[in-house]
Amino acid sequence: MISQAPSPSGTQPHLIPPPTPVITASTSGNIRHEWPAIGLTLVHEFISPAEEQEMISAFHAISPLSPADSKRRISQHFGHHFDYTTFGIDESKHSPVPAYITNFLDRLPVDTDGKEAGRKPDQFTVQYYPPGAGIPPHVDTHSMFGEALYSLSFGSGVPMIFRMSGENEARKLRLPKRSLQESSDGNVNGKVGGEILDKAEGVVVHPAWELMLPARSLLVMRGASRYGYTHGIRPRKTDAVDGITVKREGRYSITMRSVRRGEEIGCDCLFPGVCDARVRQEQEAALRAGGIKKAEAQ
Ligand SMILES: O=C(O)CCC(=O)C(=O)O
Ligand SMILES: [Fe+2]
Repeated sequence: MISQAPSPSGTQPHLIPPPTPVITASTSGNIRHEWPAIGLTLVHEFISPAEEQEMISAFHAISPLSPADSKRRISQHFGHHFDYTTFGIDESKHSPVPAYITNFLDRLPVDTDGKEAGRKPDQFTVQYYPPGAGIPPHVDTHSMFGEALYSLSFGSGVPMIFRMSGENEARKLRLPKRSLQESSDGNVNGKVGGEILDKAEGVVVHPAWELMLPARSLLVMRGASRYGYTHGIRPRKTDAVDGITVKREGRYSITMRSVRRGEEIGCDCLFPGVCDARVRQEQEAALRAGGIKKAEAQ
């Protein structure tokens, strides 16, 4: 079943609503909202309320909440750990993936064709956001992870802001150290930029908008939404949902990525401005050009 629906709500006055999604209902009853032009999918009720409760209990069995944690985002890492100094997987650092994650892996929508067909995530970051906490706008590293990025929300929902990256993000990525030293959770941090300078040909650009991620929903980012847009969550205590101010509750998410190995590492996306693989090529070319100039001067 395919139909066009009015834009989902949850908008802030300064942001435009998300573009209209294509809505499909799977046989298992999951409603899917899809934005094919930018490679974004939101699957509703991906997990059951019982699974949700199990995940919350399992998270706090490892990280009990203390009053000191009331403002801080807390992260737990499972699966392969990425080593940003060697740009490879540190095989000695692998944390067993809990059953509450492996139980739903077979239900994840994966590519059915192309070079990443059948590819499943093997790196998992479970995070708790206390009310008021957010995550700065960023583009997840391009070259090190497979194209599909997954984010499962539970505990409560939150609006995620998407913004076409521009000159600010491109500049940040080229600052010394930034290009090689991403944050420990695999992200390149960037400030929200206003300009839309990396408009790749043939890509539909929706400058800045936010999408409500309800509890138990699964977000899948591919294509432009993965490579060209920043995503982030505002640090705020309330959100406007359907024009009503709603208090934020604690939210949990599982970010899922697949780690690229050896020859797979790299990226040929349409967004070179915010592509770490392109930045490395630029730096290597600059080093080579510097070496040639030096040799010529001798
Ligand atoms: O909490 C989320 O849904 C997103 C987290 C995220 O963007 C990340 O870990 O890279
Ligand atoms: Fe991210």
